[in-house]
Amino acid sequence: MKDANKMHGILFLISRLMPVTIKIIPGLLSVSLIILLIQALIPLVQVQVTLHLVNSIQQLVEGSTQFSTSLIWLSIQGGVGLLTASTLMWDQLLKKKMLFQVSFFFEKKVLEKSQKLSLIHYEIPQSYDLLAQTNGAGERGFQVLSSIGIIFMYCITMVGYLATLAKYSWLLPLLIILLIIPVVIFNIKLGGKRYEQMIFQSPDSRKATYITQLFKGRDSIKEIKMYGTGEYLLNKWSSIYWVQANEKYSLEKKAGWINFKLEALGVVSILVASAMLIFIVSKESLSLGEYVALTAVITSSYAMSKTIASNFSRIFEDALFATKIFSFLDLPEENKDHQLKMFPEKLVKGLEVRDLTFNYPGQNRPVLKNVSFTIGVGERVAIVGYNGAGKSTLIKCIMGLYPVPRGMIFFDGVDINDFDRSTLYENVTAIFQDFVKYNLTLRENVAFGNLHKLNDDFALSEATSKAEVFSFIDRLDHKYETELGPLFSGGQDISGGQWQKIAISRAFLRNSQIVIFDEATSALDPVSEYFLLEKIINMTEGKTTIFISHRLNSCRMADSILVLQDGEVVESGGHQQLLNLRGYYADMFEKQSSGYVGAV
Ligand SMILES: Nc1ncnc2c1ncn2[C@@H]1O[C@H](COP(=O)(O)OP(=O)(O)OP(=O)(O)O)[C@@H](O)[C@H]1O
Repeated sequence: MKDANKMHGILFLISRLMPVTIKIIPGLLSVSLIILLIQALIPLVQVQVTLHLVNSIQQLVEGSTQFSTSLIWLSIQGGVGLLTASTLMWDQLLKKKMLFQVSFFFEKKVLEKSQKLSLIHYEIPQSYDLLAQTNGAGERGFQVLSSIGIIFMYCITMVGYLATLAKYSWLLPLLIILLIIPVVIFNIKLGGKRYEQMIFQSPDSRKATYITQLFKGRDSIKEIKMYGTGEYLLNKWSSIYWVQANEKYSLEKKAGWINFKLEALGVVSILVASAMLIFIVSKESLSLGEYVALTAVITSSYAMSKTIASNFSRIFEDALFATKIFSFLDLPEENKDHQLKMFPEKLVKGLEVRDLTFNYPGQNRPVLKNVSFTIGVGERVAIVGYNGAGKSTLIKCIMGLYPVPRGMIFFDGVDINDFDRSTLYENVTAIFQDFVKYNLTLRENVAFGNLHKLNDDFALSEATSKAEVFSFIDRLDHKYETELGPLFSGGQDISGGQWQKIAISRAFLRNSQIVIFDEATSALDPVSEYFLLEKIINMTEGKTTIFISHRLNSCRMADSILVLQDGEVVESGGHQQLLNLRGYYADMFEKQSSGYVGAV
């Protein structure tokens, strides 16, 4: 990335970050600014106090002043020391408080934004990288402001220092300014390089984190043990780790070497400045106090210039990092750009899919090709096809989870893009094969289907009994308050089929007009699946039901069946009709039936 672009990125960040921060923490920010100002002035006061203290001691030795004068200056020095300590404490406390508030604000924004993005963003690696880069970005954003504050504070002190030195010789401040410039430039470049490295390493870092999570996950460690893939994965992780560590080390080595040269330059400059000071002392007979104070000013100026430079470096690193948060927050949201309609309270015509063609981002080959069909209100439709035929993709398009161009999906003749998403999701519900097992209470697991019913035990019982899970709940000691899953203490894990039935009860609680079961019963044994599907179909009487199942026996219950093959609808009709057709469906059905017959 060019330096000009980086600079632009930082200015962009500051222009967005500042107003937000001022809005979130106006009071804390103002108090912090006052403390910064006090902190900036304290070193200037300290210089004067040191000067007077040393002079008073010299006068005491010469017998021209009282002991009490030195004591007064000593007490003032102590007071300034206490003031320094207390401003430092308040500065740190305020920063912590501001950090919590700013981080919370941005973390929350990222989580809120994640819900507003189309699911399609989660199908592409770039989005995952961006999402990963938002981790801690709020904190980094705050660090930018904090670094600006520190630079601002030190600059005020430096101006005071340089003005003090200029009173004795203009060459002294010039020398210090000449020293600061290369240190600042170097640190800015270093910050940029560290950032570029972080972005470059981001995909592999994510992979390394993913591998470590495989070792920490219950399901994955099971397979790692069984297949003995631990060593292979460990090696993969180690190689990523060391490639990245060596890259980082190499950058730090180069930086360290340049830093060393700058340090050497700094030492020489300090020596030159001190020599100039001794020269001035010899010429203009400065007091001992002035000499001591000016020496302190020169050494502190050098230390401060390094702090200013390192904060510039941090700003570059943190700001470029924090811009990611705005890149993420600026991602386009689901249909926000036009007036949206509410989903019909009661569908009349039903669903129409017209010439639907769909590609995943970055893929040339369409996964769905000219898919067309209609589903009337109350109809039960099964979608079948081999693995990878496009069934789940079709479902996600129908649900509005993937964006589709206008003119392809309609509910009661209204384009899907014209519906307010929340009302669409309320009315078109799916239970997926990879449903979520919330490691929370059973109550929450069921009520996540419809949070308004969280405390409505009657509704929860109705939903769970429809999903045939009620009797199992009855046996649990804490009933709906039982914590499910193995992740937290006291959690009770349950079987895959029980988890699946709980997920199905969520759909019953939701009471949508269109219910979709995407292999939602696959964890059940074939008999349970058949009976549960039969029950579901009876329970969902009057509702439009779509189900995907690889067990074709279940398709007998459907009013019609759509057969998908390589993204196209190749057959449609009733069970018997398709068997008579002796095409794909009949072939799949016969292979499955012969499997069962052979097994008997
Ligand atoms: N995120 C993605 N990016 C690119 N291609 C994808 C993505 N997800 C799925 N695909 C591809 O889209 C095609 C259809 O996948 P889909 O999951 O819809 O099939 P399916 O019929 O539901 O399969 P299954 O019966 O195995 O669940 C497959 O070829 C798959 O490889």
